[in-house]
Amino acid sequence: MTDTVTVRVPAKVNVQLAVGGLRPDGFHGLANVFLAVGLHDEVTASPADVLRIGATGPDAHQVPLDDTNLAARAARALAAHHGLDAPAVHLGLRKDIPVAGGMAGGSADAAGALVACDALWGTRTPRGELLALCAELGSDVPFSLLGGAALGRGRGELLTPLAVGGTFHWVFAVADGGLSTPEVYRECDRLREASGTGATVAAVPEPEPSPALLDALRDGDAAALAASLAGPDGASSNDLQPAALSLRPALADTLKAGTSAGALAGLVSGSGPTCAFLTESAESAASVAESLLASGTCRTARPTTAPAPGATLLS
Ligand SMILES: C[C@](O)(CO)[C@H](O)COP(=O)(O)OP(=O)(O)OC[C@H]1O[C@@H](n2ccc(N)nc2=O)[C@H](O)[C@@H]1O
Ligand SMILES: Nc1ncnc2c1ncn2[C@@H]1O[C@H](COP(=O)(O)OP(=O)(O)OP(=O)(O)O)[C@@H](O)[C@H]1O
Repeated sequence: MTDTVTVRVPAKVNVQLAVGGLRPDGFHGLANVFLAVGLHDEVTASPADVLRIGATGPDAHQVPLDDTNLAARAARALAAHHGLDAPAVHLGLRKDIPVAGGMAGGSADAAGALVACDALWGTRTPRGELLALCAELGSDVPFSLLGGAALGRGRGELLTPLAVGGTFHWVFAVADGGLSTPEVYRECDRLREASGTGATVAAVPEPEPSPALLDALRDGDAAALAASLAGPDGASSNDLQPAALSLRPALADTLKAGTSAGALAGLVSGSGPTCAFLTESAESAASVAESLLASGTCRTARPTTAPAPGATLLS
């Protein structure tokens, strides 16, 4: 038995998010190309009398500290999986991933809590079982465990790792206030209905990954990846982008500010409202971040690199 265990878990950006029709179970089929990026949460697990959650960081006040916290749900799920009593553990969340920002912060904490509790309790859960627990906790959680880059099929939980041939330089423009993921999916359906195409599985083509985008990732080619992320007239590899823009029209100004500042391409990260900008170098990322901040169109701008490893034990 160890006394304290800390796990570091990355945020993600969806370099492609192709959204299929609304399934009868309330989810959408996806071709979801995940890329883990160098913004991290840390989850520290230590013994306690009952399950307790604490959170620190700039967005900590937005994190629920009750049973609805995804890290608490993860600890309970792992304990139940091993037939243990209710988990007696303190989970300390050091949050650096924006909350409700479309970067899978809660999912990162869930994956981190699973790995941390598994080490603390000495339960040695096989990787496949951990991934299955992740999928029960949320569609993004398996990728938070895996990291790197991966194609997510199904509702995003069925992962195939992808090769990445180099380091990509990104800037993340963090908005004031979050967006609710289910609301953004609902807005996507509403826009599809309103445009006359319909929103059901029968009406929307099966989502497929873009071969050019996968090649660009494999080759580590930032210019080619940029060409796959955004096109003329606001076209985006993220099918949720029109819905996020519809709910938060000011994001158009953020996207414009980043591309005017020299980013190769910009898109909304997942369900938003964080905007992601691909740049050609670390220097360019620093300068785009500075311009974004000066533009007043975001709360903060964070340069970083990708890919990043998945949930990693630090101690
Ligand atoms: C937008 C993304 O972050 C892109 O990676 C994910 O698709 C969202 O993943 P997540 O936050 O882990 O979402 P979940 O906790 O599994 O689901 C929350 C809600 O989002 C919607 N949802 C989620 C995933 C999916 N493939 N289709 C959906 O329609 C559903 O309304 C669902 O009830
Ligand atoms: N550990 C957690 N950290 C942050 N939010 C949490 C956590 N557990 C539960 N939540 C709840 O989940 C909501 C969504 O938070 P999260 O930061 O995961 O959003 P997100 O990054 O947009 O998710 P995704 O990109 O996976 O769709 C929050 O508003 C909060 O109420």
